Amino acid sequence: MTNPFDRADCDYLVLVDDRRQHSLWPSALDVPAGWTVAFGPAGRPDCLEFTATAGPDPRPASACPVGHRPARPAPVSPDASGPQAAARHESTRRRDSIMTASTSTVSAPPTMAGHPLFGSLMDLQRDTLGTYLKALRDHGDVVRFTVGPPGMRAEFYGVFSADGAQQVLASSAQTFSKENRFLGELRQSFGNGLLTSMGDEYLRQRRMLQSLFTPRQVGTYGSEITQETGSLVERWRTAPDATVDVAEEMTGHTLRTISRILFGRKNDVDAMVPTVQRNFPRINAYAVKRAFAPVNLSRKVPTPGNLRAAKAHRELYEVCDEIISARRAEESADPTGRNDMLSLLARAHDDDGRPISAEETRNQVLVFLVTGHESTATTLGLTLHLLASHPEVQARAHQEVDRVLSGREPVAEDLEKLPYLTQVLKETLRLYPAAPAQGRITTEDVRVGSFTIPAGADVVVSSGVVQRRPDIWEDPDAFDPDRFLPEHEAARPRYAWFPFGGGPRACIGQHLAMLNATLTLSVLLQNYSFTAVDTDIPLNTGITLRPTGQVRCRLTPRT
Ligand code: HEM
Repeated sequence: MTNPFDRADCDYLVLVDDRRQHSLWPSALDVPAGWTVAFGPAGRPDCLEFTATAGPDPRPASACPVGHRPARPAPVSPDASGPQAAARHESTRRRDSIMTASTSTVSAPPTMAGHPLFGSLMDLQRDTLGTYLKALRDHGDVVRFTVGPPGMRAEFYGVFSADGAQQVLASSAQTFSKENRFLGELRQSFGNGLLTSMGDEYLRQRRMLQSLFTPRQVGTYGSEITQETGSLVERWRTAPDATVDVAEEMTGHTLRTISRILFGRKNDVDAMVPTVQRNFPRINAYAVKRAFAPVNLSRKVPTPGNLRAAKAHRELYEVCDEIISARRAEESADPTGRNDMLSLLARAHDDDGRPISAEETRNQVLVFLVTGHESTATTLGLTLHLLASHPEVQARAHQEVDRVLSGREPVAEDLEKLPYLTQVLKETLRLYPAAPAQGRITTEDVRVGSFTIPAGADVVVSSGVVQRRPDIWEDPDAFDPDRFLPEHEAARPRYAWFPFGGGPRACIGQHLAMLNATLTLSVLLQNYSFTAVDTDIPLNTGITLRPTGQVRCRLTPRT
């Protein structure tokens, strides 16, 4: 059996001790006394990058738990010799090669040619990802964009190489802050939860919440997912013309699934789902509009738009707060031992032993609803569409599901026995990453490749672009799950594929997303074959990537 300290395929934590030293620890093992979690769970490379970039734990020594030396084997220091050290040195070497690239040729990045008055505004509004891909083709890895008319013109920089993405998200994460205008708007709408918090407050939250998202914890939600999918299968038996819009169906399905995982109780799920369906699209559209408007009035000014948005926020908060206060009262009177995330949050404490306040619980619940449902829905809907359009891939997926499961219900432990389904999902996430671009702001002048980006500049890194680079991906627009055979994956740069982001702010929900997607897909494939009805699927690729029209498939029940 492989030593858990050496496995590359499992998740790790970065632990910090009372001397503020960082160390790697497999997330499957209990955290030893005297150590607390500073980062993770995340892949080994991300943890190594975190240790390389975060420096010593930022908390004052007095705030660090003082304990005995670990009773278990001491966590593996990233400074130790051996594979950890080799990987870290590789990460540092790559960063150095980027940061010190050819001093003599450092220059300002080329500017994307756009409309003489409006720059790239209209192109980006029409097709964001297409405009980035054109910029890569015409100008290369780092490109300056101008947006808007003179006098109100804004600019930002696109970073489109795998090494550049690694630098922005991971190895130089401290130089690329997440604190941009869009984040500020999201914070005003959904509170200061894990998605939007910064600095020490962010680390406190991530440490407190990470245990909710370990593969082991997430695995306990398998039956919630398969039960919801079972209900969907039954409902589809009476679909008119045996045809369903898989994009719409998956949005409803993932919202119900994530709500069940969050709230546990049917009554609460039934109250929350329609409230979210009614109000989230309004709140999202409002936040996006404000984030990209040249100027904004305060949210408090009673304009019709502000009043409509305030009503949507109020409705959402009220239902959420009612559920949370009932659950907190119940858990404090007599802890139930229930496993849904809300009950776990009601019993959770931070490093200093403080319970989570009702307001913070609401913030986290809203963050998980915002981030958790639409992204997984887009991935599942487009996977079904791709399978429906590629019968030979669908046949292989059917064969795997039939062979591994022999008709029984899938469970979390089956994931590693379904490698072809994982390859199919990874290939969908390559072609259609649900969060195709991440925004950051430079905190100082910074060199990326042979270009300098000035301090205070908006920077966008895009998995949607890197994942279609022809120099990394042969025939990049073709759907081919075999690209993710292990030998092919190993030959590519680390940030050739990063649909879940990377570095210290990588997606905390990636195991949950993959579990939800794999189990849902398995049950659907056990029951149906899919044929594409709509072949041309228009996409919005602005902030999130999602279909803008119907994605219909015809269902053929499998006997
Ligand atoms: C296919 C599905 C998903 C995709 C493609 C996705 C993608 C991403 C990406 C790219 C980021 C990084 C954003 C950045 O660096 O600015 C992120 C962050 C995040 N995701 Fe996901 N996500 C998915 C599912 C989920 C789920 C199911 C949850 C939880 C229920 C979740 C919760 C979060 C949270 C809380 C963050 C912020 C993490 C932090 O800043 O520490 N995501 N996600």
